[in-house]
Amino acid sequence: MMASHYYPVCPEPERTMGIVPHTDPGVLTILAQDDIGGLQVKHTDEDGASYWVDAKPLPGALVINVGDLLQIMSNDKYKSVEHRVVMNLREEPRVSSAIFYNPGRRGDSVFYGPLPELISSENPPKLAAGVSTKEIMSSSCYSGGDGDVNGGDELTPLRKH
Ligand SMILES: O=C(O)CCC(=O)C(=O)O
Ligand SMILES: [Fe+2]
Repeated sequence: MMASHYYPVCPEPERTMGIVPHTDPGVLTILAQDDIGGLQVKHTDEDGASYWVDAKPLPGALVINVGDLLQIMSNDKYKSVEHRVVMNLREEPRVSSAIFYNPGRRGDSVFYGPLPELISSENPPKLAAGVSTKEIMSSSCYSGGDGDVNGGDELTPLRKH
């Protein structure tokens, strides 16, 4: 699926958000952004303190986001990082385009979990298996779920510990 975002010029950027904090629900997102900026990713220190870091636009560079489903399939190795878009004072609109590698809409008949090849006694499953595509995709803010709007870890219900 492809989506393009248009963020108009905003006279009071501190009073609103381009996109609220969320994680992408699918496998991977490939994002092209123009040179305006505004995308931020949440970084959490080893001591648990977290803060937002600008993903500064680089000419010709694509941003690759790991999604929730890849975090599940990789048994928590690759993290689906929370991100958001803030508005800024530049008097130019911002445009970004994203390609989402999402599972097909096959209802509840396909289930995901950590890949069996990755599981061993040294690497036990950290996330529950048997999650349906519907559950994954409906947790996203794109489908009417709240995404990570409340700042929570989207995968908490799946965690084994
Ligand atoms: O516009 C951006 O830079 C980010 C868009 C985004 O996070 C998304 O489409 O999921
Ligand atoms: Fe996103």
